[in-house]
Amino acid sequence: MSGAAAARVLPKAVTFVTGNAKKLEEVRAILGSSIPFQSLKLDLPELQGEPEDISKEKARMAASQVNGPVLVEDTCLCFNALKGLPGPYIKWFLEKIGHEGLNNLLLAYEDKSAFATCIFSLALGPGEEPITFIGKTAGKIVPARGPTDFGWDPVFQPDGFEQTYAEIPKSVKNQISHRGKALALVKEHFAAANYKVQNDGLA
Ligand SMILES: O=c1nc[nH]c2c1ncn2[C@H]1C[C@H](O)[C@@H](COP(=O)(O)OP(=O)(O)OP(=O)(O)O)O1
Ligand SMILES: [Mg+2]
Repeated sequence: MSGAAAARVLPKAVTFVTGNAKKLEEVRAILGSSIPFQSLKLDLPELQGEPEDISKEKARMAASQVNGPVLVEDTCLCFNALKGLPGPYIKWFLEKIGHEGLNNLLLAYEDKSAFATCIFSLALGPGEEPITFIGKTAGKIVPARGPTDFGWDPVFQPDGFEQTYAEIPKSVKNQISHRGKALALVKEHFAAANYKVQNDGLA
């Protein structure tokens, strides 16, 4: 044997599993054709725990359902004044109390700073230990401004911007966002790992 390790052969292209169409839209825009992937709309359980563990467990469940390589992500919105809450529970907070409620949570505090994290997990197959990729963007919570078609975008204003995520052009959000940063690491990993897909992924 000599030279670089042989590329790992995957039985099919990686499946990005999410129940969220807006996430998928961003992932498509950011990855372009850099990584061959397909997508599957599945509502995976909303787990509890530490964000990285949640993402990894999501990948394990997705890999066993898909029976192949999967990519999933879990997104958190963390308020510094609340020691990182709502964090992974932002989905329920948003659903129950909305943009105004999220602002009201911080009324008692001067510190409106927050950060968004996106933790991607790649599981190459069922029973395989997932690899994680974390992207983080700091900002602050503000009264809602801009289009309301994606989650908490209208109330998150990233540092260095006068606009909320919702007001910033998509292409710019994708360059500076929690998701964009995490996917840059995913891309690096794929470039280095040089996975090969059996039968061009048509299996
Ligand atoms: O860039 C974003 N800008 C604004 N809102 C966002 C963003 N990214 C996720 N979100 C929302 C969706 C959900 O309310 C919560 C994360 O929960 P999370 O479990 O990761 O997402 P989900 O359940 O909608 O989709 P999935 O099937 O991939 O789990 O934050
Ligand atoms: Mg979810």
